[in-house]
Amino acid sequence: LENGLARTPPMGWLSWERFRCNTDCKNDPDNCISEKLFRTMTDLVISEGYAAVGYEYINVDDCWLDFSRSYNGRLQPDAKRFPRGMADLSEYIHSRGLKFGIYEDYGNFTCAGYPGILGSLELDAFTFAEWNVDFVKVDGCYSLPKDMDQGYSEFGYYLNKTGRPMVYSCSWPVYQTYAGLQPNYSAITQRCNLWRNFDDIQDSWASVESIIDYYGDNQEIIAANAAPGHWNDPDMLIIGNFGLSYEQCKVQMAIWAILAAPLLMSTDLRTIRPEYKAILQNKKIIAIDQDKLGIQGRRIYKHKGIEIWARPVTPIFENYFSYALAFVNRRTDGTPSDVAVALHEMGLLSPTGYRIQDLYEDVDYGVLSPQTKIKVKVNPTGVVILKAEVQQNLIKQNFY
Ligand SMILES: OC[C@@H]1[C@H](O)[C@H](O)[C@@H](O)CN1C(=S)Nc1ccc(F)cc1
Repeated sequence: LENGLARTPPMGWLSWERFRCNTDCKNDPDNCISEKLFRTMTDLVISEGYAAVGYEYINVDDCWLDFSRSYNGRLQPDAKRFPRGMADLSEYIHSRGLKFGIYEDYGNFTCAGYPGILGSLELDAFTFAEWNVDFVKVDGCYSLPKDMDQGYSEFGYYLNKTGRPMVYSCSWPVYQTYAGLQPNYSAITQRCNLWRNFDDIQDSWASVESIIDYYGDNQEIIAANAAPGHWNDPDMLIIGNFGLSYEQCKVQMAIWAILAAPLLMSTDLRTIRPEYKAILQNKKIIAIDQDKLGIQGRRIYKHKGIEIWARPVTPIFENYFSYALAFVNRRTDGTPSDVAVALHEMGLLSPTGYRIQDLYEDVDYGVLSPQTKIKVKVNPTGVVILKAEVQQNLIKQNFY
């Protein structure tokens, strides 16, 4: 969607995967979906250094609402859990220099059964603008997938009509794919700033693997739709929760960066362990995700549990890209796997060579020619991610 927003994949915090639809503020006041939770996470995004490395959106997901609209037909938050209202929460988030995201559903109800926008698209878009919302996620429960092309487009029209720039996150394709329809991706890229293509992420390695496999197996259809202003959304980062090992967290961060994915954390920033926080705040990997070319990477090799993923990134020299290269070991047979491959076999052909550095470990491989084999050791359910920076010196290195 060409609305001047999401020129790089959005980064921020989203409540759903970690906090779900916990509305029991009586018995669980610290973890229920409430203004207090979002204010706390806002403060921690600032104080714990996440904003400093690029995380900026604080997004409410399902279950923020009252079960009924107000007397004048407007959406309203649950008054007990959001006593000061959404305009106040928005103001607080803005006062801390961050941006505010909200959730709705193109249907009669949200997935959790709260009022949907069907029948009130224009009013709801204007309500969000009055609350100074910066990001709107629109889900697709309780509606007919065949109506979504028109429905999502219409709501996007009203969001635009408000005159307030708002990132538009659509769940359109995944519901159409589920219904056996082929999504119209040219329409989706024009109407949405990001969109979900596949299942909700759950707190497990199996879930992350299924998403990685989906994006690798369907890259011919979906990779080319990513570019500045419109991104594929493989769903939230679950780094710091309960289901992934340290190695598997490194895989999610690396592959999401290769995929030019939105980096929307869904974890408890109050209790996250330092080693997981370090993965989320890895500036070198964030720089890959946020690369200004906005070219989504692809799986270029898959054999016997070893995958290689490559993403073209800046700097460019004489029409040769630099690359992010991720080596993933899907195996669980105990020992790390050696992977040896020549740069030219991965499409790295510049005669000036490439400066290779590991983005997690402090390892520098020096400058290698296209003919040189690079050798890495990849841990079971782990990853090695490198940056291969094309060398710019005019004198061609005499590697040969
Ligand atoms: O209720 C909202 C929740 C989150 O927003 C996810 O990100 C959305 O993809 C949708 N969603 C859920 S749980 N959706 C859903 C998941 C499974 C199901 F059987 C019916 C609905």
